[in-house]
Amino acid sequence: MSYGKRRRTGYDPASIQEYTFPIENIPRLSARDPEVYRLIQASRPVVISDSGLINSALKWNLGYLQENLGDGSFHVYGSKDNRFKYYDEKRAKQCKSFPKPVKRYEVSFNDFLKMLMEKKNTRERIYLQQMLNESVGQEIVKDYVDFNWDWVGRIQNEQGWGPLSSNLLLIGLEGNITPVHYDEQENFFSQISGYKRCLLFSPDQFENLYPHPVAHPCDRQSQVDFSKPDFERFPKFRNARAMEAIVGPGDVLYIPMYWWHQVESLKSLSPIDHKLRDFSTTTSSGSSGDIPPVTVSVNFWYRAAPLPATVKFPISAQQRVSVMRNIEKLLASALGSADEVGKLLSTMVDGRYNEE
Ligand SMILES: O=C(O)CCC(=O)C(=O)O
Ligand SMILES: [Fe+2]
Repeated sequence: MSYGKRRRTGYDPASIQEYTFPIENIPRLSARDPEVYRLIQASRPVVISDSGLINSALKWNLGYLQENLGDGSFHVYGSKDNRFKYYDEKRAKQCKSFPKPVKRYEVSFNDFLKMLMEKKNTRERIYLQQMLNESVGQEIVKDYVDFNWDWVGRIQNEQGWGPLSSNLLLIGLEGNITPVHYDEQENFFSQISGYKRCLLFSPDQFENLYPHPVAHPCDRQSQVDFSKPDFERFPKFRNARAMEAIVGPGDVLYIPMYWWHQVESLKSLSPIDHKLRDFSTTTSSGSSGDIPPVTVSVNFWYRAAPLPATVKFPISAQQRVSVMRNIEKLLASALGSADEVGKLLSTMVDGRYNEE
């Protein structure tokens, strides 16, 4: 393991959990280094330290966001432990026996701040995850326009990616964990304040990470819990090997499409002052001193490049994941039920394709 080589210093190393798998560092490079563009081209993760992509957002502390985020509503998730496992609401409704891993709230930003203060002394942790939309105030619009669109747009063009689909704003308590999953989009994950540990696994580790079936509410999420891995159910998890980046304010991590990632909010050594507007008129208790330390990030999700006119064989690990997803979807639809997919696949393979 390479714990000695971490370069960031603003986080508490004691907030780094030990896991069972080996870890190597993701390269950390300047936007001026041509290697950045070679790595992106090769669908390899890289931290870009000085792209300036979200410099205009580095002032987004909770006080500034309270003033300027507008009066829209925000998705806030609640978890009984520190894990925030994503699930699909529609599929969860169809699947009655599914125990929801997190609670969902839809609240104003001020209510989110109140929740942060109130939950400080209770067991539930919270995590705001909201796409930026037209309800944000003028100052945020200005900051958004001032993002380094030249830089990110040039990469988008060079790579032939589709349009920007969304920017997710994430505000979470230190210690919150987004468990390991993959997304079907390219991601420039940008850190605004606080530190996050990002553990990435390449798409060729599909069998090591045991994702839920595609029709499951937790599609794209691994079934393995890193802090207590069940090696009996998931024996190939022993073969997993991670790449790691610790990102801090101003850093941008490129998370290639279909790359697995787990994101952990670390403890800051010097948490920032959020300069909250006086809260006494809106809550019975509270000032910014009662706000626990949080991390703030915003991502840039880009739609994939269209398939090339001629496919090169053997296909890439990403394309294999896409093929597997399509087969699972096709079978569910052909059989009229997602419950039949596993049985049919076993019938096709057992004693046939798994010969030595
Ligand atoms: O920051 C996090 O907690 C999760 C971010 C993530 O999974 C993403 O941007 O795709
Ligand atoms: Fe993600």
